[in-house]
Amino acid sequence: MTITLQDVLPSYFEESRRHQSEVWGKQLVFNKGEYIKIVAPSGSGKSSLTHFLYGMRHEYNGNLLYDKANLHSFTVEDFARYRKDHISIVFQDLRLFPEQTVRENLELKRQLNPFHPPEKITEMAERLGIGNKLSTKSRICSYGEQQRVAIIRSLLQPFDFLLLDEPFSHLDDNNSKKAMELMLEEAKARNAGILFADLERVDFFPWTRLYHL
Ligand SMILES: Nc1ncnc2c1ncn2[C@@H]1O[C@H](COP(=O)(O)OP(=O)(O)OP(=O)(O)O)[C@@H](O)[C@H]1O
Repeated sequence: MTITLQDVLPSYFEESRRHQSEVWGKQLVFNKGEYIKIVAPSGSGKSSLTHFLYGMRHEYNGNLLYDKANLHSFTVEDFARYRKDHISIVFQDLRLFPEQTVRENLELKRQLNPFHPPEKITEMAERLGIGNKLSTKSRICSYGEQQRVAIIRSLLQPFDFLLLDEPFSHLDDNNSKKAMELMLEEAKARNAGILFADLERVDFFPWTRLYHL
């Protein structure tokens, strides 16, 4: 799979933003297997870009393509198909079900399109230090714990691209590194690409391409 950006610019941005960015208003093709780091200071449009790439919002000029297909002409079913098999995401605002336990949140996702057996949930949760939270409602978990749940959830499905919007904002370095290692392993297992948007450079992400938004 490829993701192509052709002259993409949020419709609420001034035209001049094209000239200040290595992404907005540019022609870019991201390939499966690449690790793309987007350095995006607050307000530069990190969440806008991630939402456009996932097809959740469409207020932009220019075109975004999955393979050769233009997202402007996608139906709800087209997006559902890509999100099921090809694109996974960790939202900045996580979007867990607050009244469901951690395990329920993860198992619900796993069952939609199983890539891993149920035991993998326990294994991943233990690896990221939230094994003792599996029976806790997600709203009771700290934000850093919820962030790890959202990371694990993103890894329970097949994908060609993993989109990350500031996934470590509430994690210390040690926990961030553990989560990164797990994501890299899972990406490798699928020969998938990662698009990682964050406020600054993160040393432990082995990017192959780096862009300033
Ligand atoms: N639908 C919209 N209409 C108008 N302006 C918007 C819209 N969505 C976002 N913006 C503005 O665009 C800018 C970028 O927003 P966005 O949330 O994409 O930034 P961000 O880089 O993710 O910021 P942060 O790191 O602070 O979360 C902000 O100034 C925001 O107010």
